[in-house]
Amino acid sequence: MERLVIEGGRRLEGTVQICGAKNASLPQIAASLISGAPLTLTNLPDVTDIQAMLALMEHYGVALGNRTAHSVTLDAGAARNVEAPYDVVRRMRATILVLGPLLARFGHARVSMPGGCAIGARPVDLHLKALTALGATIAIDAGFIDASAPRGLTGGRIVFGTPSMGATETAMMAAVLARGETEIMNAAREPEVADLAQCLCAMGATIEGAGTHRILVQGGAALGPARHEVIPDRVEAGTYAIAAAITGGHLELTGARLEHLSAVGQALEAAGVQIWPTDRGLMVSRSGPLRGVDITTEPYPGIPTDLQAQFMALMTIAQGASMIRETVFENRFMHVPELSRLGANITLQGTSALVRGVEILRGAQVMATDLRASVSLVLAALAAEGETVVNRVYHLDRGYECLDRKLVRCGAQIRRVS
Ligand SMILES: CC(=O)N[C@H]1[C@@H](OP(=O)(O)OP(=O)(O)OC[C@H]2O[C@@H](n3ccc(=O)[nH]c3=O)[C@H](O)[C@@H]2O)O[C@H](CO)[C@@H](O)[C@@H]1O
Ligand SMILES: C=C(OP(=O)(O)O)C(=O)O
Repeated sequence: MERLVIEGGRRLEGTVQICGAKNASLPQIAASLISGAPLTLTNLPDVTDIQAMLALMEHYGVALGNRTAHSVTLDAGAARNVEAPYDVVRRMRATILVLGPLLARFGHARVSMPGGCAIGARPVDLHLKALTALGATIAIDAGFIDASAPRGLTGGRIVFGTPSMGATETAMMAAVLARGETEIMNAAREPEVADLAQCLCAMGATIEGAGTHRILVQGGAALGPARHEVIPDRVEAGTYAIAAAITGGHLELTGARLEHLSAVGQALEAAGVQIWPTDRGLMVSRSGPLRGVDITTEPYPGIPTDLQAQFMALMTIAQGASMIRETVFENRFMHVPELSRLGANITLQGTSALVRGVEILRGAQVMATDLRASVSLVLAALAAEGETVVNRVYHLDRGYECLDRKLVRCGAQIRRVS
């Protein structure tokens, strides 16, 4: 198993190219299943989650053409409606996103129920509720979701109790092939949802309001060949912004969009970090002291849960204290004991973590259980005195393209060893 050996204490300076968003790419790859015409996606990140999703598409008989590290043409003209097995779904929860497209296209779908994961139980009831509102019959049988609509889906009104990115994406993709209009209320407003809508519109769909609480989909449009460029990854950009901040460095993040990171930008500024847009993306710099800032994770446009662990790493060396509240997932503090191994002073109180800043972190062996927890350990290691070994690098490779190489180019000292 590979691990990263990080010698901390180096200030980062330079330029980091931000990749396409993993969490925008995954639903768009799944969306290829709703159409018999080819869909070309560009600006995909070269990360293992995308490779796994593309392998799943091949399992469904989707032909992958013109493949490069960052683009592919998905042709689902000869797609087969087979089962999504537990072994695949359990490893990557985003595979649940094939349920809506398969059901809408074939009138039936059988997908293994995803299990819980390191960050929480992550139920799929809202995905099922959305499909039921469009006329599907759903049964849970031997760990599988069996969804059927033999006469096709019909447009309807879907009202979500909680905004869910995944369930909003399921609803939009299914509604594109349903008869008539679908209204999605309390929809998730994340940029990845709006980007999926743009991709679906490029395919021929008619969708209004994506990126707001109310989305309208006119179903039944004829779909054709399409090409779409995936938006830049705001979580990757936020992670490198924190890398600059935690090392007292200066990084330009090319391709990053500050408008997708407003709440994070405000929290960073309150902590003493400068962040401003440039012609190529955004610049992040810190020269003065870091101050403790309280944050609460929220659905977009609030501070994303996917940056909570990284922000906590930053707060471990800030002056004063910081209260970090996690409101999206019930168990997303797996990084706390590992940050403590580096010398952080963190007290967990239910869904909040009180971080009292320390003068210095010291390198140690650490291990993480999920993608963002792992990267928070890398960030802390960059600021720590001495050597840190981050185990289970495969978590990082799920969502960060060349993380170690990008950091090394900006002055970090990191070795990948197996
Ligand atoms: C591939 C992808 O895009 N993953 C992102 C997506 O995950 P994902 O789409 O799974 O997350 P959701 O937005 O659906 O989850 C938001 C909240 O809704 C709850 N919920 C969700 C679905 C459901 O059927 N029932 C239910 O109760 C979840 O447990 C959670 O508390 O959004 C999360 C929240 O921004 C991010 O952390 C993930 O990185
Ligand atoms: C939690 C994440 O991804 P997923 O929803 O695929 O588990 C993430 O990207 O931080």
